[in-house]
Amino acid sequence: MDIDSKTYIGLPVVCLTTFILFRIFFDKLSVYPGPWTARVTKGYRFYYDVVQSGGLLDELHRLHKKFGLVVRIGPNELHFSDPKAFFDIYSHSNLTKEPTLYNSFPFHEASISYIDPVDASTRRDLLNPMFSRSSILKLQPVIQGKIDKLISRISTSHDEGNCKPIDMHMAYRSATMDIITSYCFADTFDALDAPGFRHPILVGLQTGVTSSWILKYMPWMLHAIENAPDWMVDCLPREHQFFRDLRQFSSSQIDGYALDPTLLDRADQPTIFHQLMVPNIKAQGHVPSRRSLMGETMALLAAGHDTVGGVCTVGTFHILKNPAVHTQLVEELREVWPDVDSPMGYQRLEKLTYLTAVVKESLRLAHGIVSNLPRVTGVDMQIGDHYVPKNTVVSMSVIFMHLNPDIFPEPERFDPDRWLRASSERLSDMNNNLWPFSRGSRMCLGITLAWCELYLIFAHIFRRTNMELSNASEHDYTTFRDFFVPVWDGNRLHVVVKGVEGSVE
Ligand code: HEM
Repeated sequence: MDIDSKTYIGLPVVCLTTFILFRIFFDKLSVYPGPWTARVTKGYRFYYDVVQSGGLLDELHRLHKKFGLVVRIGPNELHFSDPKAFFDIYSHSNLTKEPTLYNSFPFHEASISYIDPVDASTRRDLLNPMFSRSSILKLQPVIQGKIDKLISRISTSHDEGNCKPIDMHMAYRSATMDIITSYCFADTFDALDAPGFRHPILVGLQTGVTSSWILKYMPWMLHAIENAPDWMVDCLPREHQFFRDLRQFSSSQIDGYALDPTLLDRADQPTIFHQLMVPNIKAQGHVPSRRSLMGETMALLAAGHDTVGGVCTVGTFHILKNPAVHTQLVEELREVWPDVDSPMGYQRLEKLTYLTAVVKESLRLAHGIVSNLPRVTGVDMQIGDHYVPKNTVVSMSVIFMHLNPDIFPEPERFDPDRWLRASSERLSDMNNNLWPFSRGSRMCLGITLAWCELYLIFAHIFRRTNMELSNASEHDYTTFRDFFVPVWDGNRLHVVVKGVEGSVE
């Protein structure tokens, strides 16, 4: 071998070795423990996200057990499992969203994906009035209408006498999708009318979520999917056409409003798009661009349906699995609401102590969004007990709060009573560690809508229907994979409806 070919092979090897050693021993995060592969390459995360199919959280559990409260999970990324760190990461204004994740969503120029805090707060200021308590109280008839329709659909399975198991996983998501589309446009694609609650868009969204991580690593794919010609999408199986279908529904709504702005005034109720499309003083008289309106629609529909639907699904499973919980919940509801045909609204329901404990416990075990939501430090700062340099990606999945045995003893147990029998000190500890909606300036915009939907859905379902689990196993809703939202292992929630009380339309 002559000198040139030795150099040709040797130089890259020396550079690579130096780079690896630098990353492991000398760079700004070298003091933090973690697997050496994670210190060197983002491939470590790719492996758990994509190859292990949403397996990162299991790995994080293992790492924290081995290394303690902070671990290095990427060349420039730390993950914490310390409640103090959660407050620091998600409450401080000098951390911003990490773009790689948020740019991989089809939510262009939308509330959830804005990185620049000024853009985010401008959009929030514009949307906030639609998510205030008084707006949500006015929205109740719309929410109630969709719940009535859900119960009516459920009751037909009972009337037909065949007691066919109902897929509540899809039924709840159909109701929550119809609620949020109605609030956006005063129109829906009628997910609740689909046979078996299997509207192709919803089925597609459920299937699509498990391949979504790839977009984070190959962002060009999002562009390709968004711009795929119709003839190509038409060749795909029906459930893989959902993305095009959802975009078509959204763009026809937006274009309809743009062509005929009087449509906005003709809706029976205020709509989010009325708020967005009428030049608004809060947005300095600007109307968001069409791209931004599309992005916002996709964000609101996605964020508004699967989260609430997921909490209802997980809560219903646990309630039906625990006869004592089920009985106590129904007794409380019967006591305050003896005549089931009389109206029952959010403001009365939120005062019920057992129902409140059931909703909180459902939020705790369903989590909402399980991923470690990444933020970038804008300055050198203290996170938990650790010094973290500027421009580091930091995160903490909320599951490390919700499943922390020091805060919630026997954390895997669905136990609404923990919220009722706790000492005031423990209660405030639990409340201070329940953050399904995250916190700080980027916390959930739809939190008030979500609480309202959860109270109304749980109360109406459990007061007006008598249902039992069908084909459930001990292991359902115990383990999940992380696809931003949890995708649960085991059987999906199916119920058999034994009876419906009161009149249904
Ligand atoms: C139980 C139900 C819900 C849960 C657990 C939940 C949870 C969350 C969480 C954890 C975030 C922070 C995400 C991040 O930092 O990237 C978030 C953001 C957001 N959520 Fe929700 N959410 C729920 C329901 C809703 C509903 C009904 C809407 C209404 C459309 C909604 C709209 C949003 C929006 C627009 C954001 C982005 C806020 C921002 O980045 O400034 N969510 N949600």
